[in-house]
Amino acid sequence: MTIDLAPAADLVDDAWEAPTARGPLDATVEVPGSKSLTNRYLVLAALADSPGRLRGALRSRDTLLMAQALRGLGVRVDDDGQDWVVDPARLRGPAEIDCGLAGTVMRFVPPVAALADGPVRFDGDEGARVRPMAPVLDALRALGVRVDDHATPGFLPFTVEGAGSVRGGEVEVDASGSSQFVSGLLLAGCRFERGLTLRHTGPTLPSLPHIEMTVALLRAAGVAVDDSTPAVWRVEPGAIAGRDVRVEPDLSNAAPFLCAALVVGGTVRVPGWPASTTQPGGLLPGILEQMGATTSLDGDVLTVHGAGAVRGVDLDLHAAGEIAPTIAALAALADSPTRLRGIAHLRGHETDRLAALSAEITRLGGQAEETADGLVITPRPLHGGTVRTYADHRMATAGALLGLATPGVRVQDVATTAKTLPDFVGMWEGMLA
Ligand SMILES: O=C(O)C1=C[C@@H](OP(=O)(O)O)[C@@H](O)[C@H](O)C1
Ligand SMILES: C=C(OP(=O)(O)O)C(=O)O
Repeated sequence: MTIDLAPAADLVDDAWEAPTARGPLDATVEVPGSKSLTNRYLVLAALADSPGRLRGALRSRDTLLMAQALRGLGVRVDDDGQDWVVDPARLRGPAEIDCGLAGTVMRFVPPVAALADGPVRFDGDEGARVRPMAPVLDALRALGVRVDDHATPGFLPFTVEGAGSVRGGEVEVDASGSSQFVSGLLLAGCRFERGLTLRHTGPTLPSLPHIEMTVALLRAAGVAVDDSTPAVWRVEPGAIAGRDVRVEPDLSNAAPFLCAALVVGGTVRVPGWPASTTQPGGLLPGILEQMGATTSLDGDVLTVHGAGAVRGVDLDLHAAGEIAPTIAALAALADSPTRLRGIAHLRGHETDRLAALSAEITRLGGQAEETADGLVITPRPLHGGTVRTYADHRMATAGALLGLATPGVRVQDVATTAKTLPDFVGMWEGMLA
């Protein structure tokens, strides 16, 4: 399959008709590799002291943009075969990096670019130019890197003036807007002369599992990381080992399929479910049980069974904001209200997700109000209509879920799912077949 690396389109006319379910589900859904793991493994492989291999890497817009970004810096990334092979090299500039709308590319690659021996210019989609970048750029400056963002301070586009090495040391970062500010700096930190000591200063810290994922992958590659003090991470200077790794399935991308079992009733199975994981999607079985599902893990197959009824919940999703759009759509189909808390930072995701979810649930006749840090969703009978997706893959999958139980729902620009799940439509229709 060819994946369009261009920005998502804004077409309402050729919207996809989201299928309604005809009867209880009985489906097994193979979910491709995790975006978050694939893009971390790629960065670590690019910074390693020997070649690396990724098995089960995700092939999607975000991961292809990451591969292309690293190639731009001189690294060989061969994604032709089943396995992706990465050959690290001396990082070079000048280079131009297209971040698309990928948070992982715009936050993980600048600290890598700082190690290159020339200027590296970053830009991305229109929607990427409003995603917060200042904490990363300010941290790089504090660590001795020159960054030019004078035209749009704190946002894309900007240039990292790579000087071949980074002094490193201690830095304070307010990561209340995104955990990716921390992850990006930690991933490259061991390649800084003094390593990195990063202290988070903000009032909240979203997506802690994603930071734990970063720490776990660094340690697995032989890097010494001390995370024994809450909100402080110390990465010792040293080498990263080139490794042969297998990427877990993307558990957040499994979410809409698993939720479908609750909405329609019946059973959805996802094979390859890890026994333990740092992916925030690992919280899904517990959340879905609260919302009325029964779940079981038999070997590596997660089974979710629903009776066609959904219970509303009061949930703090700050650890797993990524799955909030899916849970919000599920909540709009519940039999009682839901409150989602701890997700103010979703306003800086692919789009302002709190505004987008509120607007699109309301468009279909539902009720969803923004709060300071989340949403209150009061189920109402829904009707058909065209769900806007705002270039956001998870708005598209949320629209599909709403459409399962609501005839006449169309999803505008469903191709935006290519960001992390290019075959979403085929998989969704396959689940219903
Ligand atoms: O590090 C990562 O791979 C991610 C961290 C999270 O970002 P935020 O902390 O900005 O929510 C998550 O939402 C995103 O989809 C992926
Ligand atoms: C927030 C997300 O993506 P990104 O990595 O672009 O931040 C997401 O996939 O839900």
